[in-house]
Amino acid sequence: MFQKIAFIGAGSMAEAIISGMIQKDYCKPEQIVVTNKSNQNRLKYLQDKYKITISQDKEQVMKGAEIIVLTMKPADIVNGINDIKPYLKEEQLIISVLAGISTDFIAKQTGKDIAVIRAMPNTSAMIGQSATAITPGVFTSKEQLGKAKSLLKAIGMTTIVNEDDMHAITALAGSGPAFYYYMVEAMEIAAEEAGISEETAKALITQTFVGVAEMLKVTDNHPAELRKKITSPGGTTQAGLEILEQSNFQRVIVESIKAATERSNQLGKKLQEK
Ligand SMILES: NC(=O)C1=CN([C@@H]2O[C@H](COP(=O)(O)OP(=O)(O)OC[C@H]3O[C@@H](n4cnc5c(N)ncnc54)[C@H](OP(=O)(O)O)[C@@H]3O)[C@@H](O)[C@H]2O)C=CC1
Ligand SMILES: O=C(O)[C@@H]1CCC=N1
Repeated sequence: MFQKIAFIGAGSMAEAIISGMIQKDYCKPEQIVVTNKSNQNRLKYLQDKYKITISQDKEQVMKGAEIIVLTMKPADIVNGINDIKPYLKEEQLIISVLAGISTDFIAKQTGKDIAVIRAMPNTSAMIGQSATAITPGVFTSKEQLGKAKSLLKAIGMTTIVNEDDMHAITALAGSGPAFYYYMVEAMEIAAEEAGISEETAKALITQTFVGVAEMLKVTDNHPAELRKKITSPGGTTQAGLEILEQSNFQRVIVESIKAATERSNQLGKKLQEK
């Protein structure tokens, strides 16, 4: 465990992780300190909602924190690290959730032989349901990796991966929820066009989604098998699937994952070229 954890960045991802940690009782709110660039109202909101400590004084934020979680946008990483660099100590552990940014790049920016762990959670961390991939940097010990893993377990399932796979994983699991939400939005539009009340549609669409997720989790069947069990010849499902096939739905999804993977790649490269 740790006495103090510091979040550098106070946006959606920081809140999702903090909310998950507090809900799971992983640590006490007073062990968490959050800072950001300038948005005081946002810090105040987090303090009121989660009873955590907030501060714009980077020295205070960093002092005594065993774990530093980087939760700013990739484009803000250089400034973000420069701001905390004077107070950073080699025994501190950095966990970065930044898309596209390598553990090497972060360690170099700090100018220290410091342990960096790259993690890719998603916003379902908010309710303890993240799917988080983790990869250790060169200066990371097994013990530090274990520490990060147990922390990130408080916000959902974790898996350790090779850093080379992180771009594709960022697309699948980091951005992934947005792609599923987009599908749900389409279902809601269809329900509205069919004249179904919003309340009824939400209840049915959500439970259908939860049921699908649970089936995928508990059965060994391939999704194609599960799909075939629903598709009666000449039935309703077949009629719907034909439209999806005609519009090359699966290929569109594959291409969107590839585009997100490529963007993750570019985010890292852009900074390295500077
Ligand atoms: N959102 C998501 O679903 C996921 C996001 N990520 C990654 O998480 C990171 C954060 O994303 P998200 O939470 O959506 O972003 P937000 O824009 O919501 O939050 C970014 C935060 O960073 C702060 N910040 C900017 N510059 C600095 C600085 N120099 N020092 C300290 N704080 C700074 C901002 O402060 P201020 O408001 O004051 O400018 C803001 O609080 C990204 O790198 C993203 O790749 C990873 C997985 C999923
Ligand atoms: O869109 C983004 O860049 C971030 C990274 C993964 C999810 N959201």
